[in-house]
Amino acid sequence: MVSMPTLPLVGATPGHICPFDQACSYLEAAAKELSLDQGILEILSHPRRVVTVSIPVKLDNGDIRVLAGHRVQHSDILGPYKGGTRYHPAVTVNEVSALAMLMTWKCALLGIPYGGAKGGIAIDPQNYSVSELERITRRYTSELIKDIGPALDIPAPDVGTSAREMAWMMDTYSMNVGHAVPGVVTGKPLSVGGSRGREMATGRGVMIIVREALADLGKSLDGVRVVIQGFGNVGGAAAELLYQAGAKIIAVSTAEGGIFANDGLDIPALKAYAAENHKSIVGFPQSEPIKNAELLTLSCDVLIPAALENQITEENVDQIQAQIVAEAANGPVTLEANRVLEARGVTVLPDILANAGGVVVSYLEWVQGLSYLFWDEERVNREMEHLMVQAYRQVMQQSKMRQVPLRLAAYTLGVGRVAQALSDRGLYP
Ligand SMILES: NC(=O)C1=CN([C@@H]2O[C@H](COP(=O)(O)OP(=O)(O)OC[C@H]3O[C@@H](n4cnc5c(N)ncnc54)[C@H](O)[C@@H]3O)[C@@H](O)[C@H]2O)C=CC1
Ligand SMILES: O=C(O)CCC(=O)C(=O)O
Repeated sequence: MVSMPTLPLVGATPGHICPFDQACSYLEAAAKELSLDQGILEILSHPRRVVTVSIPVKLDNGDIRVLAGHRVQHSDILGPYKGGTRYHPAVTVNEVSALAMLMTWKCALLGIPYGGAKGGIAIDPQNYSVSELERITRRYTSELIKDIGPALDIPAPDVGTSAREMAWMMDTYSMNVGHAVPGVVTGKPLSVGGSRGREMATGRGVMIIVREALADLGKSLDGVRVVIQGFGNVGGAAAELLYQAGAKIIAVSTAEGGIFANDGLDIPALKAYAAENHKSIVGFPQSEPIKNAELLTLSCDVLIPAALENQITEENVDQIQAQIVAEAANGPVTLEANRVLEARGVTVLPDILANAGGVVVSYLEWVQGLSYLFWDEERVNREMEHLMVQAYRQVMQQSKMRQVPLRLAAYTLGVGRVAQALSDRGLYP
């Protein structure tokens, strides 16, 4: 057992599932499997830096509110810190620390030269106007000016943020340093150096990993019954690409509620409906409403949680009927629920593999920006697919070789590579 970090990991409510403890448990399991040196495990269990800043913001009505913004930098052993920026009311330092650690293993697993980080502000963006969100984002970026940069720490979108926020971050950083620095963030609009294919990348990666897993079971995407929780950047793109590949998307949900259609939803029509209705899918014709809790337990081939952490827990795991659970979100299955699913022989495609398409195309965006040479979408998708399929095969091979489930296999690869680099660099005292 390693010592718990002494950094102020506030926000873990007693009795609740603690994201950072869960992340450390997976790390410890990988360390045990790899017979990792205790000192290396100790180092990897602690985020390198935890930054919390105050963000004073003047609201449109003239009131002043002070928000807390975080950026946790877990590791830069393999390269600059990398990870998304989350705007959601449940953001805490604890959650962001867990997500930062996941980024370290994800980048190492995919073989991209980055460390891991994550940032966030505990707000519901829907409660703020666009100009308030712009002021919040710009002040958050200014407060982090010495902590981020194209060779230091490169934010990207996550829950509640998108290309719009990345453009504001890029502009604020550039104004502060006196020249344009597109490489400070990824997931930017194309107009300021974004990459073709980034918007759909995480969902595309999910589709690729599900396709490969089905192929290993002797099946194809054609006609496969899929349930998706979350219809945002990731869930929406995964739904569209799986639909195009012939899958039947029988249910999807947002925080507001879900919809179900036994013969499959018309996803292009649903996307158009959501675009017209402020992202709401409720009331979509030719579908019936379904509660979020019920959606997760529907009979299906593939369940794709693409919203938030801790959705499949000890409480509902026995009712999960899917043969494959593809973790499009980060940490949607709790530690205990994961044990139950694995023991039942359900294929759990772990987050650090299944949702890595986003950070892979972020890396390709950064590479394009640094080389001042931009690729067409076909090339971006091809390069991403190559890295995703390669990582999938390595995980399968590791799983067979070590006789361990896919998550532990993925972790041993990611953690093992970081530990090796740590030891080779001599950072280990
Ligand atoms: N955006 C990206 O490129 C990446 C995102 N991820 C992960 O994917 C997950 C989703 O992220 P995004 O799609 O970017 O966020 P988003 O903000 O675009 O969408 C989130 C979706 O989840 C829904 N949702 C929230 N709570 C829900 C609930 N209780 N039940 C059902 N739906 C609910 C929201 O209504 C929304 O449709 C997060 O775990 C994120 O960390 C992972 C890799 C990359
Ligand atoms: O694109 C990126 O840099 C990070 C995406 C992210 O936050 C994630 O993979 O969880």
